[in-house]
Amino acid sequence: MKIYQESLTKMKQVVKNYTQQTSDFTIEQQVREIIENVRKRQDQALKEYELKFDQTAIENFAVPATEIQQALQKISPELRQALEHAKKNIVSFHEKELTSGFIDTAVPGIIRGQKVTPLQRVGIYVPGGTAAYPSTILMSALPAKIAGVDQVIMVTPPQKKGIAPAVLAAAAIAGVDAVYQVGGAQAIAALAYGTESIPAVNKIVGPGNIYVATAKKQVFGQVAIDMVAGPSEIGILADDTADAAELAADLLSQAEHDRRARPMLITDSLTLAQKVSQQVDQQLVNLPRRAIAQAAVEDRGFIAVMESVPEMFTLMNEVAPEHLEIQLADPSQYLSYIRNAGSVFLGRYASEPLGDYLAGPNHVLPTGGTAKFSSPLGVYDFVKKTSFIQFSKTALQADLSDITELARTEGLEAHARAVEQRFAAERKGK
Ligand SMILES: NC(=O)c1ccc[n+]([C@@H]2O[C@H](COP(=O)([O-])OP(=O)(O)OC[C@H]3O[C@@H](n4cnc5c(N)ncnc54)[C@H](O)[C@@H]3O)[C@@H](O)[C@H]2O)c1
Ligand SMILES: N[C@H](CO)Cc1c[nH]c[nH+]1
Ligand SMILES: [Zn+2]
Repeated sequence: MKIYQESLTKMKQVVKNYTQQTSDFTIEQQVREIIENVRKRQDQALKEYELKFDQTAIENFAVPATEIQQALQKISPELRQALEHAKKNIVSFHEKELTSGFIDTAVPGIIRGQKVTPLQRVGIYVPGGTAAYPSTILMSALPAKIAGVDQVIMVTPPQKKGIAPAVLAAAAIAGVDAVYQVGGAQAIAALAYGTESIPAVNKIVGPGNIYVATAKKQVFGQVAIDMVAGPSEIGILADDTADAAELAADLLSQAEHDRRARPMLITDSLTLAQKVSQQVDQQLVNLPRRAIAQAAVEDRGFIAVMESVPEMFTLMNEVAPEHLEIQLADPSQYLSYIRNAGSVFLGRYASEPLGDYLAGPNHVLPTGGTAKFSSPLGVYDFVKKTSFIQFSKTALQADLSDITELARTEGLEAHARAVEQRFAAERKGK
């Protein structure tokens, strides 16, 4: 892995360049064409793209409900147990995110409130290009179910031998209402605009590769999206007390997702940096997804050696990584130093894959620096809020002059008159 030993100012520039690599003009153009074609030619365009990108001829996009239920019988008892265990932890964590509305009656004659309503139909994207992601189905669908969404539909790339039973079983366990075999930017376009086979949704959530993440950005406005959850990232902050082999293993756990994944280590120890770099090379050798992981490590990974722990945090806050591991002595004391990260893993035993699968917090997280303004996927992504007001006549009268003053300042006479109209009878009577 490339080791930098530069000033904080120089490193901030390096990090900025890395983040800018995420947006790729050619991919943006290609995705725009795909979306436009699907919008105009619907299922026919989807079929052509599936043949081109996934080498699969699709007759029916919808997976029959019986096939989804039967998948539960096809998976091993061990996998069923692991999925149920993950579900239990995801549900118990996400139930804490439920919010209700409120009603404020503090001022006599005035009722002000906010009601929380689940979205009607959402689409979850489940990646399936280079790996199958049953865990992502649980992470995306269960919060939607907890929020009370009427219909949760799922899209995932088709597979030559059919969608894996593990994927369909996870969909059954999570209570997904319909599964469609279509992937990439074309699947996002279908969910945004609807086709003959696939209904349009109110919101699209879930992670995916650069084509999926770019498509989500482009359809935003037509539908809501959760965030930009693109190629995986791990940022580790570590000092001499950390174990180099463990750090390398954690870096590779995210590197193996995608050639565009980003493994990053920031430390104050050159010795640790060198040991981790050697460990990464050693551990790559027998990794089944070596080619992918190696490309991510070489093209997009880095180790930065900084002067001090505060400098390490300053730089990591610039990176705003999807996952942040704190492998420093007494890690929890540093929670307040973190400004930008999708999910934080404190200490030696909070290895990143624990969060991917079982701890309970969501693994659908912002990438590419977007943790500066986005949050993990949560129950709050599947609801919307509506405010309401009710005023008595006396309460409105008390506010009348301020309302009309503001309306006339804005040159909006009809606004002022609408409110004054409530007192027209009295004025006539006078
Ligand atoms: N940020 C998160 O929360 C999170 C969570 C899980 C996974 N991930 C990421 O999800 C991604 C999964 O990627 P994946 O590729 O395995 O699956 P994917 O389903 O995201 O993408 C596969 C699809 O991409 C399309 N595609 C591939 N090459 C293309 C090309 N040249 N032109 C146009 N379209 C093309 C195809 O339609 C294919 O079906 C990884 O980047 C992983 O890191 C992120
Ligand atoms: N690390 C991924 C998020 O970037 C989530 C995941 C699913 N399966 C394994 N990992
Ligand atoms: Zn992962």
